[in-house]
Amino acid sequence: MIRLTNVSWRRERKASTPVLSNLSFEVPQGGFRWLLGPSGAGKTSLLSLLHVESLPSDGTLCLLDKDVTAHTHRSVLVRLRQRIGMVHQDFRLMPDLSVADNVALPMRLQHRPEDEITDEVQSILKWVGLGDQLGVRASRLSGGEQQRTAIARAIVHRPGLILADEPTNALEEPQAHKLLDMFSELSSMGTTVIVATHNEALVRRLPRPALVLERGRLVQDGA
Ligand SMILES: Nc1ncnc2c1ncn2[C@@H]1O[C@H](COP(=O)(O)OP(=O)(O)OP(=O)(O)O)[C@@H](O)[C@H]1O
Repeated sequence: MIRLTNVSWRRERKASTPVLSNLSFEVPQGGFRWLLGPSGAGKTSLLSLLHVESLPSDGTLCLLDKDVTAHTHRSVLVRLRQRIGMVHQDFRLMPDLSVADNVALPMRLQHRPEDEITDEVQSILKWVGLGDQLGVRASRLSGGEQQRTAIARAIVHRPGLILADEPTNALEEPQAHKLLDMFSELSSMGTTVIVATHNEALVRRLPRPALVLERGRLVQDGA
């Protein structure tokens, strides 16, 4: 589950205006939330906080039953981040690694056995339609293929929380719909899923509660 209580976040400690102001909301384990709001509202910043890439400047954040504060030990944050799958807007693949090695990374970080990694990576890449591109270097992929690789990497290790920033903007419509079906299925199996998007057609297709941000403030809390 996710619980934020009066969380604010400043890009720099001395910055006068916070990027995120006084956010309070809760998402139960297995909940699905859209994250909506105009460009610049703070969606990516909120996802970075939930991915513990940055820490709250004020307030309390609880993720997957762990409290995260400015004093939380780095090793705890690293382990927590390993339990979260993130699809970044810019994919963030390792360009010199193959598709399969990119997708294997989260499982390798968890020291899972190599035969299990091979099986899972093959099956997830087949699922996203990249089963015949396992050995291709990520730098040679199209935008849509990079996005599908990033999605496979975010879910291969069955994380408790999946965060996705505009995960369908490089996908064809049938693939976008397939991804939505999968996110919906993962949430019904107990994974918490948060998806930031501007794509209204997508939101209409999967009506779920929305967290709506405007200028760093929550104007709808998804309850
Ligand atoms: N690297 C940066 N340095 C300084 N300010 C930034 C930086 N990145 C974003 N911002 C500012 O932080 C605020 C929140 O940006 P954020 O990217 O979180 O919004 P967003 O809702 O995800 O926008 P979009 O929908 O366009 O991706 C905006 O005012 C933005 O201009």
